[in-house]
Parts: sequence; structure tokens; C-alpha cells
Amino acid sequence: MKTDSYKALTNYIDLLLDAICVVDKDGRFEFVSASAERIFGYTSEEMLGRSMIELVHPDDRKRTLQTASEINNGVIKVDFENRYIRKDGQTVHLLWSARRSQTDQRRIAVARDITKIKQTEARQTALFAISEAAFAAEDLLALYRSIHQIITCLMPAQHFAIALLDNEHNKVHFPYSTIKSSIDEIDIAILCDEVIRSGETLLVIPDNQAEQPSALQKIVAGTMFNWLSVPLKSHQAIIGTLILQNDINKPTYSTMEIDVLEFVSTQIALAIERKQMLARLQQMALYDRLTGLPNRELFHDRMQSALARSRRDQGILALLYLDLDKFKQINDECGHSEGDLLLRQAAQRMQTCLRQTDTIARFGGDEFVILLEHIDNDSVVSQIAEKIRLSLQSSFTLINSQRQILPSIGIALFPRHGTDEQHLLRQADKAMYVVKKNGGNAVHFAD
Ligand SMILES: Nc1nc2c(ncn2[C@@H]2O[C@H](COP(=O)(O)OP(=O)(O)OP(=O)(O)O)[C@@H](O)[C@H]2O)c(=O)[nH]1
Repeated sequence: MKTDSYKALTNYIDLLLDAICVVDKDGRFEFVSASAERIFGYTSEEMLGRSMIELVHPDDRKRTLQTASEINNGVIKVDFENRYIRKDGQTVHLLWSARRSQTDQRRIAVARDITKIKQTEARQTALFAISEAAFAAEDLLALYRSIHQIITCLMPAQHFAIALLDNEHNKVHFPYSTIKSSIDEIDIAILCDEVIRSGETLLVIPDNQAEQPSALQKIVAGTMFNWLSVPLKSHQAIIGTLILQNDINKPTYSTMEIDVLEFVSTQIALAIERKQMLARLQQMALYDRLTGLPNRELFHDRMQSALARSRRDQGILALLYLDLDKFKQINDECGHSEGDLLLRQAAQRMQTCLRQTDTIARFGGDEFVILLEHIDNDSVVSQIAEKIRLSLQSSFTLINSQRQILPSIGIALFPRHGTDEQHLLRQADKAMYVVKKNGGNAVHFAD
């Protein structure tokens, strides 16, 4: 095919929305139709003679060369997709139909710009994945991990973080972050503050560093990364930001990528809010608000599992029923808030006497129940109970006073004193009353 022979055709093919490209045996553009300028952003003069592969997105080059080689070997491709980097730096998604011209040793290909279709697909896929993740994730951390995965499928994000606004302390925190950079967390927080305050997406690349507000310029000066931060807008407010970080040698974030991220960020914000609400409800349903200890419901759950394990392993477990002595006096003499503080501090002290696998629950007022598993013998239980009793001996520093509190502790063992929860609780409670009757501040085993 002679270059002149294209001329007669161009009157017609320039009308096409798709671009026709011909590359020579070395992979250099030999002919491009008028649409190529719209798709690639380069004039045909700028493209002719240039190596095709140079314009291909770096991550798609290997695949593209493989396909080119298949076409050179006679395969006709009608469904090859790859990405090119336009002259303005934006990424364009293309669908190619290509074949070899046997006589001329050239590849003739028709490129269709499918960026918009890809954008719609990406939005829909991401929305579906986010709603699935919001439903399936067991907790907030699992949700954050899923969000990271979903975003990595949408666009390059070597590093990723979720920053959330802590309204109580009016500052951002990072419940999820893989960002490792010379910029420390405080500085990233300034970037996030800017995004939350303005409600606008922030893209920092080497070309626009100088256009950033001066506070940000100082932070990002000399950074080796492109930064993209998108506000997380729920229906109510901006709850935080998503932060993506990519090496500056990689292509910058495209308008399409930013648009998709902005679109899905609302769904992400809503999913996070819903999960936070669920976590709060779970916390309220299972934990005591004052001390943060498990409540009766959670204790019941743990007790059932522990009993099942002990029955299976023929193990011993111990139940300690603990009531503080003369706690009412503290409330009466120092006030309810001092009483609250003492309950919180006493709970902390008792917790430090236990192993991670043990459970201490607040049953209400000044009553606590402790579950100890894998007990070898009575004396181990006595030792732990004594340790708890002694931990409360030294006085508590409250806001306006120093007070001491002593406990009465009753103990029941599985299977010796009972084989179900109710029975064991009753036996431990009775043992605790024996201590109370005898003046308190002691430990007693059920009979
Ligand atoms: N500060 C505070 N007090 C509470 C809370 N819940 C219950 N109380 C009070 O705790 C006290 C518990 O009562 P008791 O156990 O009968 O009083 P006590 O003085 O410890 O009596 P003995 O156990 O017989 O030594 C009551 O005065 C309750 O009002 C709470 O959340 N905070």
C-alpha cells in the first residue's frame, strides 16, 4: 500500500467516529484518520512516524505487544481492549479491531473510544461491590479492607487510606491506612482537613504543586507521589476523605477515574456510616456503658460457649460473683459521679488481674461476675480471687476525694457446684452473701 493511496480514502474515512490506524512492521504509525486526533489528542502529523507502543498505557504495553505479534502472525482480532495515554495525560480506553495486511507487512486497525462505557461499567461494578461489602463485612475494619480492594480494581492506588473526622475532638484519624511516605500523619491530616473543609477533590501532581494553597505546597513539596483525596460525603455531612497515593512516574489520575471515585465515595460514606451505627448498637447491646465491660447478654453468650467447651474437654471453670462493700456510702458521701468514677477504675483494676481469655462482666450497680476457664484446681481460683480482692485495697483517686472500696467474692465451680449457668450463678451469689454476712472483704467457695 502506498501512502498516496490513503489520500483517496480519507475523504470518506475521516467521517468515521472510530479512528483508523495503520502501523508499519516496526510498529510506527504510518496513517491515522482524522478521528485519531479526537481520541489520542495528537494531530496526525504528531502521530505519524511515532512508535505506537510509546502511547500505550505502561500497564498495558506487554499485553499489547503480545497481541500485535499474534496479529502479525495472521490472527484477526476484533475485541482487543487496552488503554492509551492522550497528549493531555488522560487515559483513554480503546476497543480495537485489527488485522495484518499480508502484502504490505502492516497492521491495519480500527480504534473505538469506549472510555464512557468503561466509566459506566466501573461505576456500576463498584456500587454493587460496595453494597455487597457493606452487607458482608463483619466489622468496620473488614469494610475498610473491602473498600480498598474495590478501589484498587477501579484505579491504581499503590497506597490507600481512609481518614475520618472525629467530631468530638474535631480532628481526622486514620482507621485504615497503607500509606508509607516521607510525609507524616500530621501532614496528611492537613491535606485531609483541606478536603473536608472545602468539600472538593484534591489532586496533587508535580505539574500543579505550585497552584496549591501555600499550606499544602509546603507539605507536598518534593513528594515522590501523586496524591488524590476525595471527600466522603454522606447525606448529612462530610465524614472524612479517601486518600490514594501513586508513584509520580506512573500516569496521573484521569478525569474519568476521579469522576468514578467521586461517584462511589457517597456510597462508601453511607456504607461506613451504616456500619458505624451498627457497631455502636452492638456495643450498646453487649457492653456496659459506664465501664465498657461485657454486660449480662454478652456474659450469657460467653458462658454458654465456655460451658460447652468444659463439658467437651471435661474441664473445670469458675464463676466469681463480686459485690463491692458499702458502695452506697460513696454515692451518698461523695456524689454519684464520684461513684461512677470509682466503678470505672475498679473495673480496670480487676481486668488487669485476668487473662485475655477470661471474662469480667458488670451485672449492674456494684455487682460484677467473672468467668475463668481452663482451671486446674481450687487453689488457682483462690489465688485469682485474692489477687482481685487485693487489687481493690489501695485507695482510688477520685475527682474530689480518695476512697477505698472492698469486695465480697463468692465462687462456684463447674461441675462441682452446678452444671448450668443459672445454677452456678445462684451458688456463687449465695457464697458471696455468706461473705457479706460475715463482714465482707473476703472470698468464699460455694458449699
Ligand atoms: N454511682 C453509681 N451508683 C450506682 C450505679 N448503679 C447502681 N448504683 C448504686 O449502687 C448502690 C448499690 O447498692 P448496694 O449494693 O445495696 O449497696 P452497698 O452499700 O454496696 O451495700 P452492701 O453491698 O450490702 O455492702 C446503690 O446505691 C445504687 O444506687 C451506677 O451506675 N453508678
